[in-house]
Amino acid sequence: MHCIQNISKNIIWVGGNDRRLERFENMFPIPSGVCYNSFVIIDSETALIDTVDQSISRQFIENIIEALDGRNLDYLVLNHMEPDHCANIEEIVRRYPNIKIVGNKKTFQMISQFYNFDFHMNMHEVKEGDVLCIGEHSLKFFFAPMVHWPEVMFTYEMTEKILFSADAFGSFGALSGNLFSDDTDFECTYAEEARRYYANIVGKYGQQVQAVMKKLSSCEIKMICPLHGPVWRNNLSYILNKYDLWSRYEPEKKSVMLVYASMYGNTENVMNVIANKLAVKGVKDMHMYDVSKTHPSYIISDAWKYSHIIFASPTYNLGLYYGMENLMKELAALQFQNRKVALVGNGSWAPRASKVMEEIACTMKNVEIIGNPIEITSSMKEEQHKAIDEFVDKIIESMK
Ligand SMILES: Cc1cc2nc3c(=O)[nH]c(=O)nc-3n(C[C@H](O)[C@H](O)[C@H](O)COP(=O)(O)O)c2cc1C
Repeated sequence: MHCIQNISKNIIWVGGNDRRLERFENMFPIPSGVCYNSFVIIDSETALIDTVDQSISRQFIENIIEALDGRNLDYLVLNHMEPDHCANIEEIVRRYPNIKIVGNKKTFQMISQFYNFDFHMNMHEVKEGDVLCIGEHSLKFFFAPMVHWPEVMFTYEMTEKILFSADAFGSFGALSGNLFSDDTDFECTYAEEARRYYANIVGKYGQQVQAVMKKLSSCEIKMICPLHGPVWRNNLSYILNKYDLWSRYEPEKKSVMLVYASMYGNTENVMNVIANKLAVKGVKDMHMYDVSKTHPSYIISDAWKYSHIIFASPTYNLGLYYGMENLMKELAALQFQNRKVALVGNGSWAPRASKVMEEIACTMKNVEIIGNPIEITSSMKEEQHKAIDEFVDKIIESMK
């Protein structure tokens, strides 16, 4: 049975939700599910903006049929060729054989890479800034390479001033009927998941996000329709400002995130001592994570949030405990930058942890290491309180 909703008089949401999928991209846990947004525009001609994941194909096709109300489908605009948004291209072409697929050169290259059907008669290639008029609505195309794949483009509907923004401005989390962010308790329901989505999926491409935001700055935007998560029609500056901050790798919160690995609890114990001392000296709203307990995507999300991070790890086979190595290398791969970090290493016979953590941190741009690492030999000793007090003072000093 169809399940659609108008976002304006002639633009209809035809997307859907998946609450069964365990991991997005088979990597990121999504306890609140995910939604796939797609829209039909009804005008002299009709257009479908993006498709959805194969998991909800049946619902999607029923939605399109209902939204078209007997009309033919003239255009399929593909803003992003990732399979969770393109799984239905072939089915759409089979049902509407004269449809024009609107994409750029790279879009069509990706279609031929992913799929095995002949679409050449259906191609409608656009270039940066091209406008496609379908009646009262006109679609203008802005290329947004590497936000977050090379073929990505944004489609701007010029009459209603709606931006279809591909993966940008999106969030994990299924929709519970309320399509618009202002009809949800966004801060409570989606804000953390929007940052986790950004940091892990788009975070590497801050420069490219800045470039496309600059490109769009001359457009008046009344609504933003991302491919995942709620649609923005009110308080657009909230999400635009977040994207500006995140893509400049600026922290949201002046406080400390503490991240540790620990097999027998000794490194964990030192982190509790450090957090305790920081709290007594007035640092508020800290967050501590065990890398073995929490999926790295959550820690990476909070790394984007916090100004200061303390990493602590035991030595493992002359290297780092691999949960910590994985996390730090992933942060470096995501171009994580502009933070202050402090290190705690542990080892029982040939300590290497702090050295390896320092090497990885040094590959990150504009990441300052505060003071010298705290070195623990198996377990913290009473006489180390003084060194830890000094370590904590240096962190507090760096927060001023
Ligand atoms: C498999 C394994 C490999 C280890 N490799 C090293 C090592 O190469 N060098 C070292 O100094 N300690 C090594 N250790 C010891 C731990 O780093 C050390 O006991 C540490 O103090 C444990 O901290 P924790 O209590 O927080 O788990 C190893 C321990 C294990 C279990």
